[in-house]
Amino acid sequence: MRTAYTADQIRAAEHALMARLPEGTLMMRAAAGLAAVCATALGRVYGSRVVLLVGSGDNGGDALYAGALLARRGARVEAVLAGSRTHERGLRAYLLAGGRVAGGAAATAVERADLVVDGLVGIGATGALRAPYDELALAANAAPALTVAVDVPSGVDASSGRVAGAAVAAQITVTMGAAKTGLLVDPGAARAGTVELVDIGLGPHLPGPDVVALTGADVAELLPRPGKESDKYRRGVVGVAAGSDLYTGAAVLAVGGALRAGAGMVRYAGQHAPVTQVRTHWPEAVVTELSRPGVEEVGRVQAWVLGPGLGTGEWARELAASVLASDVPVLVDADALTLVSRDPSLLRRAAPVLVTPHAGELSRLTGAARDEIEAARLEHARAAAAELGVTVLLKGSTTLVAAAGRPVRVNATGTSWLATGGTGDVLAGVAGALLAQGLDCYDAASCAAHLHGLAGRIAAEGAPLAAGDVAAAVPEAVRRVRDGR
Ligand SMILES: NC(=O)C1=CN([C@@H]2O[C@H](COP(=O)(O)OP(=O)(O)OC[C@H]3O[C@@H](n4cnc5c(N)ncnc54)[C@H](OP(=O)(O)O)[C@@H]3O)[C@@H](O)[C@H]2O)[C@@H](O)CC1
Ligand SMILES: [K+]
Repeated sequence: MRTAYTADQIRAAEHALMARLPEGTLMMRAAAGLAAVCATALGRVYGSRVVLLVGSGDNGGDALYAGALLARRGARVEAVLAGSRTHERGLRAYLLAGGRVAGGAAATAVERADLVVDGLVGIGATGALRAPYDELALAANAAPALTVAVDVPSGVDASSGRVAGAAVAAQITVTMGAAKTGLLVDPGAARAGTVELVDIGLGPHLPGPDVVALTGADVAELLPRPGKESDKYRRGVVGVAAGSDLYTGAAVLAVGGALRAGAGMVRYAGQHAPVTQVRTHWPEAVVTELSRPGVEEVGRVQAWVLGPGLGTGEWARELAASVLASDVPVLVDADALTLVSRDPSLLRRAAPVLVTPHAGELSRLTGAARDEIEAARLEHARAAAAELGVTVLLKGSTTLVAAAGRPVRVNATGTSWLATGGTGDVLAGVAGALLAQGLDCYDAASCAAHLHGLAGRIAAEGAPLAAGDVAAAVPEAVRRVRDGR
């Protein structure tokens, strides 16, 4: 499991560790790790052109000490001193090692560099980058050089991933002691590039993580495995209440996702047109054509998937109320999210609820503006889980899973090819099947996001995909996770 922490958590751990060590030890460790990553990225250090963007704090100090190490190995290092002051000892060490301070236009130095080290600000930053840091960040982004960010890309809030103005877009981020939350959560994660962790001995002093990202091995551990005694009922029956005479495809895709994700059986319940479609596509599903909007006669299930393509009229509302009146976990997606945002009392039930909104749907649920949610995804996912008393899977380039009292789980297996119609319906089916197999909402949501993202990559292989391809690739995603590929 990858773990990440807020700036406050890191600072507290650093204080505890620093109290036991001679002054400057941590920065030396940090700088040595940073210089090693830079050297590897450069390939040949001798004669290479390195530009350090140096802010006024210890983040700049890290950059200067690393610059000194690179200068000693023959790199031509220039430092742009951007702050009102500069880390004194770091600067002294840097100058002694033969590093130079850039004179004239900083942008020119940056343009000619092979490698830019962003040491403007780290976990001590507050708010949007001020001048001249913002212009330097933009200059680094425009330059052809490789950019290595120190601790976090400057302009990315370390504790949330928020980007309030200009921000460095790094190819590599060398993070000290432990990853910061903002490196895993978008929009920050998209600026971090590859994250390299430098161990400075912080481990024993760290509290429980703020956010975590499951690896394939974690998912393999969590996924249910059919035992010898399993029959289709014991493996879990998932009910799908999705699709309508107007939108039939959503029903087909949600059932497809559920069938591929290991449920013992899938029961589909809906109107005439989607029933016909589901029967045609999935002879494996047990199908009930509803004569009225209620699922009481459908037969026992262990979890429901509710909402994709359901519509938002009276028929859909009554069907949603009937599903939510059941005593099993319910995944609420798409149109059902609109229905419950109109009538939040529908979410008051004893059995668990997993909601799977994108930012727009979450905005309808909570009343927060969509842009605000996009900018601060972590805060909004967390707040919605606490306020609504449900598990929230917030879709996006990094999908978040939030549940009260648990660290937020981040999923980064996805690909931008997944941003196409119907993939959400497949995800709902996959997560519903995992719920029916006994995973709780938090685990079902995070495993489903992982598998769905991986299935998207398998299906896409660098080319456009259709949602049905993603459902078809889910078994291969499970196989890869189980085989440790
Ligand atoms: N502690 C440790 O043991 C270790 C720490 N380590 C390293 O130290 C880093 C933290 O260092 P830090 O605390 O000095 O803060 P840091 O991020 O360099 O910047 C603070 C200064 O920036 C400024 N500033 C703030 N906001 C701004 C803005 N929006 N726009 C522009 N300027 C802004 C403001 O300065 P001012 O403007 O007031 O002059 C403020 O004082 C950490 O990320 C890691 O790299 C490692 O070596 C491992 C050991
Ligand atoms: K930085």
